[in-house]
Amino acid sequence: MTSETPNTVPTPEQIRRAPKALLHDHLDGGLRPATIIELARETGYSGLPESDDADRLNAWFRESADSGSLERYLETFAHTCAVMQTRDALVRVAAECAEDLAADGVVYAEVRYAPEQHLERGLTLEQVVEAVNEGFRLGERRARAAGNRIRVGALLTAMRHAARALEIAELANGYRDQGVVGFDIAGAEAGYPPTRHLDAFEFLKRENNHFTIHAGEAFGLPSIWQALQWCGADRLGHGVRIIDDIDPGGAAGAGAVSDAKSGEVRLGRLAAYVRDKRVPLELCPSSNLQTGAAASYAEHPIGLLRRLNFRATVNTDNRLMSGTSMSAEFGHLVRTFGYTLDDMQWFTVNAMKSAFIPFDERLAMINEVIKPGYAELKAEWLFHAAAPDNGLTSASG
Ligand SMILES: O=c1[nH]cnc2c1ncn2[C@@H]1O[C@H](CO)[C@@H](O)[C@H]1O
Ligand SMILES: [Zn+2]
Repeated sequence: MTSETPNTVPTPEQIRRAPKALLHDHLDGGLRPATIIELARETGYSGLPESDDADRLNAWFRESADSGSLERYLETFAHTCAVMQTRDALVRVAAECAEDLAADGVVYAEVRYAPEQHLERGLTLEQVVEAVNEGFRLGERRARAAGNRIRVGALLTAMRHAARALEIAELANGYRDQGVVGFDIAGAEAGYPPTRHLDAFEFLKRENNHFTIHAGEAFGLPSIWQALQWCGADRLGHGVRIIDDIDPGGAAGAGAVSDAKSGEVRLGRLAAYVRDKRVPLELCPSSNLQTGAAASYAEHPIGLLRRLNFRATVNTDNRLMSGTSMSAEFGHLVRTFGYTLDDMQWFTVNAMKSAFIPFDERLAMINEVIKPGYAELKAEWLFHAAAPDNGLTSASG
């Protein structure tokens, strides 16, 4: 029914106002360029490639991250981490993160960072976590004062090339009722399989705690398979390379599923498992274009994965390096695939279902915030004639 209403392909303004849920966003990948410059001055960091012009610094991050290689992409984080080494800097960056997401219409976000990367100036792991939590609470309050509601949970990341995963998993577990909702591993994927950190994942499973794993981004199916079947990940960070186990020209028979556009599509055992088990995929289209995991938005696997009803979600990964936001990501998808408000709601509900907060809270967020928000947007076309000129906006011209 709704697909026949005239206004279901959202405008940029509707995309921004639509309630959005974000599961994959790096705190150290989302700083405001002006904040980086100010923090570098305040803390005496002299290594910035552009130290007096926020626009040029912004452009530098985007261009440097555009290399087609995950390893080169990750090099840019040296500069953001360098200015996130004091309590005040962490509070500020976390608060601005929550405010920026809220201003973009994000109502729920899980934001990740690696505490071990913020110890250069003497902070302990606990002090890092407490500073970031304080910043998120501050940002939530400021967002509220500005008329936006957001709830932010932290994910603690361990770096996969290092050997601190168990320690970070224990840290995440210790703060699980104080703002930390789960655990993750990140960093270069090739050469650092998830099973290197099996002890951390086994610990979290024994504690009935939650974790996601960056897998299937720069490396393919073996990484996804290990993350799920050896490590027991609740979600896949990216997971986009699951496409390697899907044959779009597959013939009918075992593993065949029908796709409205391609006809019969054949899923391998792993892809079928991911779909059948509703394993959430934290897809990050713009980031994938930069690291070479996808060639263009049109060719991004999200189109097929959505049609096949995988548990796909839309995410930013690194707003600074990709010059993106949740609204920008949805904007690309709306333009590329013609997605409607119903599609946006589908991705958003998928994300909320896959969040690491308790079930009753996820359900309330879906029923009390997300669905009413989309219902309101979907009804806007009914009032189109009355909306733009109601006498309230004309004074500002
Ligand atoms: O897309 C990604 N794949 C793998 N690792 C990443 C990605 N984005 C960021 N990081 C890594 O995660 C650390 C903690 O936030 C960042 O410092 C960066 O090294
Ligand atoms: Zn990531």
